[in-house]
Amino acid sequence: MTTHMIAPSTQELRLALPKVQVQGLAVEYNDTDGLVLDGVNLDLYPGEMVALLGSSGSGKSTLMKSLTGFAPITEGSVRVAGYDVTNLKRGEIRDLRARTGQVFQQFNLIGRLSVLTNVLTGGLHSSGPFNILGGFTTAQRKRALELLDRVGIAHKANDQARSLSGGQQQRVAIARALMQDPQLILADEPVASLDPKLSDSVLELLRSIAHEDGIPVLVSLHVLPLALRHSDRIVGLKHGKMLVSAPTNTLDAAQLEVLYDGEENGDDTDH
Ligand SMILES: Nc1ncnc2c1ncn2[C@@H]1O[C@H](COP(=O)(O)OP(=O)(O)OP(=O)(O)O)[C@@H](O)[C@H]1O
Repeated sequence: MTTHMIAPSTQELRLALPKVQVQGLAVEYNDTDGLVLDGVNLDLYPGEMVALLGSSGSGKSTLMKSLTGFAPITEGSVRVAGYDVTNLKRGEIRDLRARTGQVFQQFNLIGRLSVLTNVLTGGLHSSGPFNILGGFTTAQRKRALELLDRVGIAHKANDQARSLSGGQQQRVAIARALMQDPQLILADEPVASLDPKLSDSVLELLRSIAHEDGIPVLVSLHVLPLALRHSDRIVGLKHGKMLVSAPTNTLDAAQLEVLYDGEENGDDTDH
C-alpha cells in the first residue's frame, strides 16, 4: 500500500490543543526501587506521530501505562482527552481506556476468531457487554470491514486471525484500535516482531492514521533509524528522565546516542 502523506508542520500542530498533557510526572512502583519516571513533561497534539526512545528499562512502557491509569503515579499531572488520569472518577477509567487504542508487540489478537470479529471487539468497551457470537450490528460490521479495507486486508476478513502473517496481524490490531474511535493511539514496540520491510509499512500506516485522522500516536521503538524515518517528533527517556524532545527533522542519530550510553541502541544492522 502506498501512502503519500503531507506531514502537518510543527506550527500547524501547535494551533490545536494538546490531547495529552503530562507535567512533572513521577512514577514509583515500590518505594525501595526509586523513581521509574522522574519529572516527565510531555504534550501530544492531534495528528502527530511521536516516537518514544530509550534503552531497555528507561521507562517507555511505564510512560504509556501512565496515560491510561495503569501506573502508580506519585507526583505530577496527567490529562488525556479531558480526563484527569491522576483523579479518575467512577466510570471514567473505562471510558478513557475505551477511547485509547493500544497496539502491542505481540498483536494480542484472539487467534481462533475471525479477523473481522477481532476488529469488532475493538468496539466492545463503548457498546457494553453483549453476545460476541451474534451481537454485532450491521453498522458495526460495515465499519469493521471499512477499517480492514483501510489497513489493506479486507480480503482476510473471514480467516482465522492466527492464520495471518505477523505484519497482517498487526494491521488487524490497528483496525481494532480504530474501531474504538480512539482519541489517542499507544503503540508499544509494535514492530519488534516484524522484519524490516514490514516494520516500515506498519509504521507508515500508523503515521498516516495520525495525520489523516488527527489522532496523536505515541510509538515506542528500539530501532533508532525507524524512529528517524517514521515520526514527526522524538521523545527520549533515560533512567526515567526525559532527555530529548524535538521535531525529528532537527535530530540525527548522533544526537540520540546520549540515550543509550553505548548500550544496544537500535543500530541499523537489521533495519
Ligand atoms: N509492574 C512493575 N513493578 C515493578 N517494577 C516495574 C514494573 N514495571 C516496570 N518496572 C520497572 O520500571 C523500570 C522501567 O520499566 P519499563 O517497562 O517502563 O521500561 P521500558 O523502557 O519500556 O523497557 P523495555 O524497552 O525493556 O520494554 C524497569 O526498571 C522495570 O523493572
